[in-house]
Amino acid sequence: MRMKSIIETVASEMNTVLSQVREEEALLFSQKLQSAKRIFVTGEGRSGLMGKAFAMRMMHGGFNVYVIGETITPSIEADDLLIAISGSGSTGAIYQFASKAKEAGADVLLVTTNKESKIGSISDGTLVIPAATKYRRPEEPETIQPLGNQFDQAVHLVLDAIIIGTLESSKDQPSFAEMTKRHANLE
Ligand SMILES: O=C([C@H](O)CO)[C@H](O)[C@H](O)COP(=O)(O)O
Repeated sequence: MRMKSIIETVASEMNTVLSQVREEEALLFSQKLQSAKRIFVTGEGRSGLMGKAFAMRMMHGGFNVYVIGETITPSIEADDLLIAISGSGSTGAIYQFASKAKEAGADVLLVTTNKESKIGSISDGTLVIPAATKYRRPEEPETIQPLGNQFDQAVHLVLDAIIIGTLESSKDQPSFAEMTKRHANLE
């Protein structure tokens, strides 16, 4: 089995995708995180899993953050921020959530490969991850990986990097010990 070469190709694909993420979009994303009253995160399937990982680390960082679909998630309001993660930018449920969030007066930021997508067209900003999705549009990069792996992996790494940058620039930057203390102790 050629496992080593697969691992190296996945790492190389990530390097290519990550190097094309625009710094100004990442900075805007970070500013929006800092100015939002509360942060809500949504995404279907693996995009949603990346969203949950992001929300957890934001909670450790001291942010007021919720995941859409959880029973304790409250209603969204003006001054709140919805982070929608959708590789295609066209998933129906995420479009509905983004529309309703806009109606409630919240800001919507889309993490996607496609700025011109349906969800992109109603969002207040986009963070473009120029990766392959399950739709294999002609403009998407080559990949050896199935469906939207390349997008999901890149989202995870880019959002983790944005959290680090956001916490570093915060005047109340939490220590490693403070972040660890917030981690669930019933596990
Ligand atoms: O779970 C997914 C699929 O496995 C592709 O990797 C997607 O994240 C899910 O289908 C949602 O699609 P997008 O909204 O286009 O991210």
